Amino acid sequence: MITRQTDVAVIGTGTAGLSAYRAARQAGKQALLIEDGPYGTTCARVGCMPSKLLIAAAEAAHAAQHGAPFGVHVDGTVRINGREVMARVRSERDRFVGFVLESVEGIPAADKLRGRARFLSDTVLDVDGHTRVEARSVVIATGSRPVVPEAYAGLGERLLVNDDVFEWQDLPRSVAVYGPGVIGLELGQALARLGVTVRLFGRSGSLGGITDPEVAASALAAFQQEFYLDAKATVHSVVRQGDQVEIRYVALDGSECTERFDYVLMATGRRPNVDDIGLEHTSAVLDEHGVPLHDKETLQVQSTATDGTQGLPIFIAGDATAELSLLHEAADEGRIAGRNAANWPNVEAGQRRAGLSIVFSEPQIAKVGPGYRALSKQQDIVTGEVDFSNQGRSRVMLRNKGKLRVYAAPDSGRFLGAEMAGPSAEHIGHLLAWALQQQMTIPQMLEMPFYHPVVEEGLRTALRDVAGKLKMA
Ligand SMILES: Cc1cc2nc3c(=O)[nH]c(=O)nc-3n(C[C@H](O)[C@H](O)[C@H](O)COP(=O)(O)OP(=O)(O)OC[C@H]3O[C@@H](n4cnc5c(N)ncnc54)[C@H](O)[C@@H]3O)c2cc1C
Ligand SMILES: NC(=O)c1ccc[n+]([C@@H]2O[C@H](COP(=O)([O-])OP(=O)(O)OC[C@H]3O[C@@H](n4cnc5c(N)ncnc54)[C@H](O)[C@@H]3O)[C@@H](O)[C@H]2O)c1
Repeated sequence: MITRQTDVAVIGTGTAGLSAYRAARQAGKQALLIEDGPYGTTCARVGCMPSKLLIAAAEAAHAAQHGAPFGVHVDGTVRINGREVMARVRSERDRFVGFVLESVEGIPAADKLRGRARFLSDTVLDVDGHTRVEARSVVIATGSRPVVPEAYAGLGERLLVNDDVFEWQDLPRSVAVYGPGVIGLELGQALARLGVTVRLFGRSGSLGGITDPEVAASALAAFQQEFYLDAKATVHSVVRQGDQVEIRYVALDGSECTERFDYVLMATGRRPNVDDIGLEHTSAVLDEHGVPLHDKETLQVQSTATDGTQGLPIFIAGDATAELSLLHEAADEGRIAGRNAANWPNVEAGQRRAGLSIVFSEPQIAKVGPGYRALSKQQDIVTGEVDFSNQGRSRVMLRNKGKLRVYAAPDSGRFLGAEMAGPSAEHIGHLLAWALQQQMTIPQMLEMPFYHPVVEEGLRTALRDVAGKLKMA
């Protein structure tokens, strides 16, 4: 067993870990990156990038098949070559991963250690029994993994998670997707558009992280026009039958159905990788899911010690926090955690941005701020809305589906957030997140320019709606 000393030990070389490492080095400290899996990050290898590549192919297929209402006809069939689709997904994915690998290669060998890290105490780690790492502080940046309910274990290799999809050589004929959350919607709709028979089954009725019931209802209606989606499905049985999976379920029309699928894709949520890292040997306080309690602004883990004058030299960042599983949040949190770990015991609150999340389905989904459910629990809110069915530019493009709802404070007129399912949600979401971070009021937002004819005119309709209600309030 070798013993190594460092100022900051970072567990995990994903987006959060790399960002923490750089911040610690910039603060003038030694740092050691510990990784037991492949380098390349979840985002580039099996997350953001390959999923968007699959969606891009699906959009091309969809556009080729849906020109008729514009008078644009494809004579003959649109042929989707699954091998070519997957070859592009993999090769472009590899290109993105290649950039990450280059940056990891640029890190001095002495700052990298391979193996699985587990805490022996607050600042001592065991790495696969070959190295003992003694650090002044530690950053947990271990990411998350898909949750696979035990009940489905019998499906063997017919049971997939997102990682497996991006290794496919060809598209399968049929897939049952479990979980209409972000991953299930993005991948399920993309596969359906690429000609795969898809059934998307939910359990609780939730959809793509939307918490506003009106936005959720409009999104559900739009998705159901295009592919099979039951957000609150009754599934009687799921059994392996040879090379397929047989599912007995109650269809949306109430009939009993038995259908066979090539695969079941599990997209029922992700769990932070904090359950097997020896946290029981530290003085961290854990919540009921085993995640260390931590300060959201400093990312410092809370201690059980009662004297607690200096706070614990443990920090946490990225998906491991079990909060916002988003790339830009992982990068920000890594930076804050890395800097604070380097400067411990002097820790400072880092700058957090306005909340923004986007689902790259069609219609796209965007949430700005804490969302309707959380806001309406905290305070009185005034809402304004636009339905995109008759919004000018959206109708021109035949993308006139969905709804946007904006929320404001009745006393100050301050913009508090929004939820949307509709066209250009990725862009409107950004405008709204910037307005939120700038603490703008609804009247100030209406003073901004709106071009014609653009989807953003729909946003203006919603803002005018809420402005009128604010005046009455
Ligand atoms: C299919 C999919 C699509 C996504 N799309 C988007 C998107 O479009 N936009 C967006 O913002 N976000 C998206 N996300 C989320 C985003 O990918 C994650 O939030 C982000 O990658 C998290 O980064 P991280 O550094 O926390 O974790 P990771 O990148 O997973 O890094 C964690 C690292 O820690 C290592 N590790 C774990 N335990 C140990 C240990 N004990 N010892 C040593 N090493 C360890 C792991 O091997 C891993 O390399 C998507 C996720 C998925 C799955
Ligand atoms: N575009 C993006 O930014 C993007 C894309 C993909 C993933 N992500 C991140 O990854 C995280 C994880 O994504 P996810 O989709 O796995 O989780 P999720 O929490 O978004 O969705 C899980 C869904 O599965 C449902 N569910 C749970 N158990 C079920 C069961 N037994 N049967 C059927 N349905 C069940 C839940 O009700 C929920 O709708 C997201 O929260 C997001 O932060 C982001």
